[in-house]
Amino acid sequence: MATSFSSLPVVDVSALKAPQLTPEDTNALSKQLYDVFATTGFAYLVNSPLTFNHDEIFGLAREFFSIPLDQKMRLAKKTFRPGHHNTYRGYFPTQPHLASDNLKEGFEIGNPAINHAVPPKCTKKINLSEANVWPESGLFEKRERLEEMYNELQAFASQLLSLLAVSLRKDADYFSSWLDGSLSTLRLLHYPPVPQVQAQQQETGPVKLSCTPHTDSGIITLLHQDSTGGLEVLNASGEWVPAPYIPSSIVVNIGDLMASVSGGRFTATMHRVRAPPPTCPPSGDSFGRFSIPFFFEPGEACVVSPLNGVGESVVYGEHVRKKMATWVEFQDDSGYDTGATEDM
Ligand SMILES: O=C(O)CCC(=O)C(=O)O
Ligand SMILES: [Fe+2]
Repeated sequence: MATSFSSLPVVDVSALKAPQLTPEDTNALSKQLYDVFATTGFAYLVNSPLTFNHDEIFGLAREFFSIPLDQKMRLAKKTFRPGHHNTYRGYFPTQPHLASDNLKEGFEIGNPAINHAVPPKCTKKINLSEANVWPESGLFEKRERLEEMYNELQAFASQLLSLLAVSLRKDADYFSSWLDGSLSTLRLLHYPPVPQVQAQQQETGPVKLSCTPHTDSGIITLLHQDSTGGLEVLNASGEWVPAPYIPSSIVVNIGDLMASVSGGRFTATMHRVRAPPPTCPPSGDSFGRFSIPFFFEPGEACVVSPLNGVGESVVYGEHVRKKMATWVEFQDDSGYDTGATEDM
């Protein structure tokens, strides 16, 4: 159960840099993770084993979003460019008409090892296992590095998943089979600054948001956020608790799936993002805010069952399609709520 926390805990994961975790470190870290995920559902991780730092990953995001819009739109998902083949991976533009409180553009990649020239037949409107799409050469030089970051985040999240298994009194590899055909997503997000007029309304009117309140769907999310601020997490008293920038940290939170598998011992906590002001402190940057969530997810066909045997098993692909029907990026295109199918 989430508690009435007033700030997010910090967990030092430097032990994960060692080639092999000692039994003492395994016990200490799994206990710490259990405690934070059972109370806040959110924490900052520091001293991670990742080889890249904030400057590198945000520099990469800035480079991507600086590509001219017409070129980014060449990577747009089918929802936004009906002639395109990519339905799940690729670019989505801001949609001010559909969702003024969800103002963000994004670029998403899945497992870089999926590399089929011709996509396998998929009878759903959204093909969760399709290959990534990339900008033309010369526009973005960081493809390889972004793929490496994906692989590192997947490996880091897998280490955390083993610790969660231990914390739930299972073997370290208890959840390993979930990761066959893992659908994890690395998402670059850019929240443009909110125009002056709307920012002024923020002083008096309702809070102006760039990302509406939600929980994440998967196992865990690893989030890199820049120094703009704006992320807020809902505590058990219904208060929005700020999750400000901490240098070199990664925010981690539990997704719906893991909360349900744990039989409610872990909590998938609601969160939202305030719209960035016209000029973002402290750098005075007028580009807005960047954040880079990594959604750590099982394979599409993975059958996930609650550990305590209470509650229903779910096939992950169905779970995620159901959730997708609530996302503004996909509107009714998940092929779930309408039951619609389409050859691709
Ligand atoms: O941008 C952020 O800080 C959070 C983004 C988020 O919660 C999400 O994409 O699920
Ligand atoms: Fe989220």
